[in-house]
Amino acid sequence: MISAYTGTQVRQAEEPLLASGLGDVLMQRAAHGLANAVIRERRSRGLGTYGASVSVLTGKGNNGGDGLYAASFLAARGMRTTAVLTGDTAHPQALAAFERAGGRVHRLDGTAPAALAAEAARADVVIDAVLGTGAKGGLRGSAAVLVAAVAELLAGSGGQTFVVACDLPSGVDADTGEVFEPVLPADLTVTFGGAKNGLLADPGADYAGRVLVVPIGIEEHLPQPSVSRLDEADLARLLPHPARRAHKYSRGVLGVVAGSVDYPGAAVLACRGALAAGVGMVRYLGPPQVADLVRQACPEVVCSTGSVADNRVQAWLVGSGMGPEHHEQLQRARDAVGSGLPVVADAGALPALPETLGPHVVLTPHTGELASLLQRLGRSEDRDAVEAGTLAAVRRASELTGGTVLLKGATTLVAAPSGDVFSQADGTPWLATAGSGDVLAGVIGALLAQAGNDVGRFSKEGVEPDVRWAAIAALGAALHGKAGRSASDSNAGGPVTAGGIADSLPQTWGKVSTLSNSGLRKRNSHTQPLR
Ligand SMILES: NC(=O)C1=CN([C@@H]2O[C@H](COP(=O)(O)OP(=O)(O)OC[C@H]3O[C@@H](n4cnc5c(N)ncnc54)[C@H](OP(=O)(O)O)[C@@H]3O)[C@@H](O)[C@H]2O)[C@@H](O)CC1
Ligand SMILES: [K+]
Repeated sequence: MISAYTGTQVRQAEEPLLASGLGDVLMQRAAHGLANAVIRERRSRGLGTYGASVSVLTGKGNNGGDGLYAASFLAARGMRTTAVLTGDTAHPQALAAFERAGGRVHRLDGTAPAALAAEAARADVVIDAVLGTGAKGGLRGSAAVLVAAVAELLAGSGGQTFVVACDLPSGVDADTGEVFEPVLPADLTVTFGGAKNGLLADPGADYAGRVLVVPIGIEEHLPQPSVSRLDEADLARLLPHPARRAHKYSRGVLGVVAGSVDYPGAAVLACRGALAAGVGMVRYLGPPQVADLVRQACPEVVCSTGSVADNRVQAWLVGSGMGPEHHEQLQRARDAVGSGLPVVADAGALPALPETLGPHVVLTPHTGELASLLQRLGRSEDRDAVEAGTLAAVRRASELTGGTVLLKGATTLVAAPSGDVFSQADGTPWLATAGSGDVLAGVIGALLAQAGNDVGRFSKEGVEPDVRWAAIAALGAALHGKAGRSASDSNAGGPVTAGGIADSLPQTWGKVSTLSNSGLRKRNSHTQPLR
């Protein structure tokens, strides 16, 4: 699990060590981590350090200090280092170390930013160390002009310069992921002690590149993370596996209320997603014409035109491919939510739900649908506001509805009403294709049916019972994203269709659950001595 924190949480964790006079030690550890990341990156591209150039855009606080120390370490490896000081002062010890190591210093004060930007953009490596967790708002004045100019030059340069953000890209809010332009997009962010929330939420994540967390010794003082990301090891532990004597009912039955005469394909894709995500059985409820299509595409699905109350299931999927005019389907969606069973509610069901929900109801809006949901709840956020602050918006929607809210996007965020958030970025932009969301709803529905009651599986991983619904949704998003990536990989990195995502789910599941499978094999191997 990758854990992320607010800037305040990280600063509080640093306090006991700062009080013991270890501030400089922490900074040197951070700087070592940054310098090593640069060296490793160059090595991985077959490039050395000797004679290569580094330019450090340096702020007046400790973030600038990290950058200057890192550049001193790189100078000791033979790199030609230049610092552009953007403030009237700079961290004194780090600046002294930098100058001792032979670094050249330019001061932005009094020099035309354009000339300094041109020099920085010619460097092999640019380190963005202007603002870190102590930032208030975005870059201002000549620092903003400098960074905008470097960003523009690099955008047109064909990507020869490697940009590393020190702790976080300057101008990205550490707590929320909001972006205050200009921001220099990084290829890599080396972040210290723990990831910052803003690196795992859009739009901040757009600027962070890859994120590397460097431990600096404050970790034991960090609180519970406010944002978490499931990694492959978590997936391996959390994905359910059928018991030896499982039958289709014990493995979980998902009821699907999706599709309409206008959008019948959504029902098919939701069912295909669910079937490919390990559920024991799918029951489909909907108009006869749609049920016929579902039967043809997925003969495994049991179709009926009956009511929610007539169907015994462990979880419901409602809403994909439904609109406000599909009254019978919407009534089924409301009945499903009224049943008290876990529900994934997508698309057309979102406007039809009661205002107050429980965390076992997982809503899956995209940004436009989330803005509409918030507006129905009396908030003023429009789509642009949601996109500018995805973390705050998804948390607010969860808090106001009491449901678990999954916001689909390049970074998918899932908020539990407790405020806990999961952030997954496993996919590829090719996943933005019609029907992809229907497959995702199917996957999440399948996982709710299989694992919704398995409180122990999640509490073993430190997930509170009411937060497990968000963890299940995050698991679904991760699986869906990886399946989409794998489908694209098998098309040599080309496009994928929603059906292609569903087709690649079983193999993706198999691959990511290898760890827990090998655990099972080990347990079964007790039988071997009997042979
Ligand atoms: N604590 C530690 O020992 C460790 C900390 N670490 C590192 O320290 C970083 C946090 O350092 P920090 O707290 O010094 O703040 P930082 O982000 O450098 O910038 C704030 C400075 O800039 C100024 N400023 C603020 N906003 C501004 C703006 N919009 N535009 C322009 N200027 C602005 C503000 O000055 P002010 O305006 O308040 O006078 C202040 O001086 C953290 O991200 C990590 O990299 C690691 O080394 C581990 C050990
Ligand atoms: K920075």
